[in-house]
Amino acid sequence: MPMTTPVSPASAPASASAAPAPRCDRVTLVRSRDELAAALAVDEGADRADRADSVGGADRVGGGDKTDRADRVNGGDRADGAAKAGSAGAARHAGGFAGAGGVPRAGGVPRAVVMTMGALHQGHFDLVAEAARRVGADGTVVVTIFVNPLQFAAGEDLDAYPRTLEADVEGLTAALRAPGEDGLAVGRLIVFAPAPEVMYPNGEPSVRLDPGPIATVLEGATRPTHFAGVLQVVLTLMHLTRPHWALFGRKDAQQLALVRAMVRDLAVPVEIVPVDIRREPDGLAMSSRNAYLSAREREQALALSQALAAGREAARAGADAAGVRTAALEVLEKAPGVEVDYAAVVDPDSFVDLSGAGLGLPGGSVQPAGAVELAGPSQPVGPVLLALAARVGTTRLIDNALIDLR
Ligand SMILES: Nc1ncnc2c1ncn2[C@@H]1O[C@H](COP(=O)(O)OP(=O)(O)OP(=O)(O)O)[C@@H](O)[C@H]1O
Ligand SMILES: CC(C)(CO)[C@@H](O)C(=O)[O-]
Ligand code: BAL
Repeated sequence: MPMTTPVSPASAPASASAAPAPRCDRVTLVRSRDELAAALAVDEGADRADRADSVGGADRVGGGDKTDRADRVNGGDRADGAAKAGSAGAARHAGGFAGAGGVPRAGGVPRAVVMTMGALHQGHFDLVAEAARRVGADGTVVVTIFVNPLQFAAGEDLDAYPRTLEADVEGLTAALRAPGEDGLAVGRLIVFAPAPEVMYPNGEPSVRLDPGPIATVLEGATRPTHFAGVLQVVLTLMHLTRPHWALFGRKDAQQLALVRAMVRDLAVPVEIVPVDIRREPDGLAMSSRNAYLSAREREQALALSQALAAGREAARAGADAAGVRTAALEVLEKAPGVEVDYAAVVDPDSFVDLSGAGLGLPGGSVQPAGAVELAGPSQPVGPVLLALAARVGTTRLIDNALIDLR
């Protein structure tokens, strides 16, 4: 079984470690856990102040004014900004809850988290916009940017993965400041961009999550250690950011199903909000990895969305799950420059195979050790998930669509 990439400072390229302070007092860039705790403590301060106000107009204890609060966390200098927001120790005691590493809180300033690996595109901004809608004009959105070594196997693209922190912060700042209806109507935006040694201060975490059977099929068959690494960082980031909502894109449908299962099975007090796939005008699902494609590969990559369209069309014409899969697979197999990894029709929550095709692994591929064969119902009801993965050149792309069978 492939090992995951070791956690070390070496997995944080120098380019990711420097970024200027954001040019907007409602945007805060934090790199350490203490800075994050201090920035979040501002919300707790506001919450305490609101409560104080509501019981008789007592003096504000935490700075209820948004501009004032933002000034205190931003300053010109990040470390200084964190200090101005109060010490991490104060953060840990503010608002009556345990701080960094503590449990999610109830009440307080509404907060949502959008977890990303950076190199932000419009798909990510859709998640941020939905997060902003959820938290409202006085709420806080936390965007995390972290290329998580634990979810990359040795030989995958950890080192090559695009790291564009400065542009990402500028893009988020511009989205916040955009005039009129386009601007994000949100109180504060915190960008948490930790280095690996900040996320994993003790090196390789000794306690690990077992993502269970869903993680053994499709993406998990090709990337057997991937979802354990994803859930490890997602749960840790949930504890560090303590959101009411966490937003995930439907583009990573198996990740979404696993995060939902984790939240359900481990009783994590957060609401998971799925966001639809954002596509380029010609149909290609937006992905940070699209940047790897040459112009020719970019054309060839359209086979994925065309295969989804063929599957949808087959369903409209009355095809069952197996027929939908066959229609999609035919398009992929005919496409020049495209090497199919899988085409599968599965239940969107349990990922049981609905097409009888052995989870869509082409050519009867051998399941990895520990893989669990999940038998699905013969007559699926409700929307089914048509999920695809293919290599275009050296770039591995995924895409999917929810399809109603008649
Ligand atoms: N096109 C998209 N539409 C909707 N959500 C998306 C899209 N692309 C990414 N997301 C979501 O954004 C979050 C962060 O994803 P990530 O940073 O890995 O971006 P990505 O473009 O999927 O990168 P990758 O190339 O690694 O797949 C995830 O919840 C992911 O599902
Ligand atoms: C959820 C996530 C940020 C965890 O590293 C990543 O898997 C992603 O970007 O989809
Ligand atoms: N959005 C998927 C993250 C990964 O491929 O590692």
